[in-house]
Amino acid sequence: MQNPTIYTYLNQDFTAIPLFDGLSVDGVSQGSQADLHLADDFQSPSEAVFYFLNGQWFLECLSGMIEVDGVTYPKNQRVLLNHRSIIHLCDADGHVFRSKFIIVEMQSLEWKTIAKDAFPMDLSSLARIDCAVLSNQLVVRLGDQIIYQDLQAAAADSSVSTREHNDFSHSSLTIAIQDVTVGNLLNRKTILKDIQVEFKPKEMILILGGSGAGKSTFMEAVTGLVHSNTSAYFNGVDLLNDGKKQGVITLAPQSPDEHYRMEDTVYMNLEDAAKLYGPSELADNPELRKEEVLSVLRKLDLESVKGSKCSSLSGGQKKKLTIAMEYITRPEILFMDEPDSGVDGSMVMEVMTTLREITDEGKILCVITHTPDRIRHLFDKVMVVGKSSEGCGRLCYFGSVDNALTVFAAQSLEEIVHKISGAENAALVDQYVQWFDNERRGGHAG
Ligand SMILES: Nc1ncnc2c1ncn2[C@@H]1O[C@H](COP(=O)(O)OP(=O)(O)OP(=O)(O)O)[C@@H](O)[C@H]1O
Repeated sequence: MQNPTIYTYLNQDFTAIPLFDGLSVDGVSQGSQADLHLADDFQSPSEAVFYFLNGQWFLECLSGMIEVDGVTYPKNQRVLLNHRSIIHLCDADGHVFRSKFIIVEMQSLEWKTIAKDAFPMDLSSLARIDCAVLSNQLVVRLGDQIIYQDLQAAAADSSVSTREHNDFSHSSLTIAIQDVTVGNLLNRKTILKDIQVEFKPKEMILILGGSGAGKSTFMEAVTGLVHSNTSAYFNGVDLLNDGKKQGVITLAPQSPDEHYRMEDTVYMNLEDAAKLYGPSELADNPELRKEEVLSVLRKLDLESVKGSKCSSLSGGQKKKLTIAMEYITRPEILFMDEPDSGVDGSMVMEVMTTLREITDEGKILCVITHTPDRIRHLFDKVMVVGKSSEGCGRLCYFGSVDNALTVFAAQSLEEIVHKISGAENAALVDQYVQWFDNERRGGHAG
């Protein structure tokens, strides 16, 4: 076993420093295995180890407790990691010891040292993330310092780069959520239950529901950001477990701060997104990438601000850039969590119309918005989620927008939300859930 050396990126001296304060990675190499452990002078005895088995990554807790995607695992438990698992090391009582640790697209944990100039981008914007594995680079933030290590790519993994050859034009996205449950063994809470839907290309779908009904959780479950009992298939590809799903589905978060580097220009952010997350032809061909960035800037009407720092953009421009950051990676399915929040009226229409145009190119687009009525003509379908008397989000309706108004006897989509929101309406939600379930079994829904 080799001892990896972690170098600081910012101080230029390449001084070896430990990974996190108090946490180090040990013995990484053969057998694609990495041990995480806490230094002796720390109270918490948590230790965990990564394993790469049968093409999948696991994290096993050797002592103490670990929390992965909101679920706490005690000693000797092995957890299957998905591409964006969030890992916390806990102390022996399950209290979170370290903050975020995100693993993205792990390939192999064989270590090698690379020249600092080879590092592709400024990662200082990875705010609130302590450690990320980006493609084959491990990046760690320690206070203001960014440290990184190149991870040797696994021997040609054909599944990773195949997506640009797929033809998705006739496929649909089938989603089956058995449940999304968070918390530890003693205090578990089911947020969503029994949701089955099918989305087709060129469909723009609205997710409707009261505050806390589970709309964002739905998106996070389908994109693998929360641990759940979910299956999501698109064109025969298992989106939650298959390497081929890379880049097929994306989720744009509500907050732009989580999405791009505010102190860099619009152009730089987009170019990095294309290079790091786009198909290989964009990563490998700077000329093509430049053309693509310019074309996306035109499409989103951001050309005039391409040289501006993102922090100087208006609210609407920031939302457009959020869309552009996803769109440039050429996904087939885009999930957008409130792309219109904090944006004024005419700009909302502009943003949403652009999303409609993107949908018409053959994509599946799924949107959460709290002001759906003025743009309801843009949606093909609506999925209504309500909080049932059990206290978890359930599917009340999935189908056309016009039919939804009839089913809920409502004049507007906002009235539907009003009708199914709040504890006082939980019994009504139960009735809609039952009704929709019967419709589905009878083959009338969807
Ligand atoms: N990790 C978690 N631990 C405990 N509860 C959680 C967790 N994540 C979400 N919840 C709860 O699950 C419920 C659904 O949250 P979610 O954010 O999905 O709702 P939403 O419909 O998107 O709400 P809003 O419209 O207000 O954004 C909320 O009651 C929330 O507090």
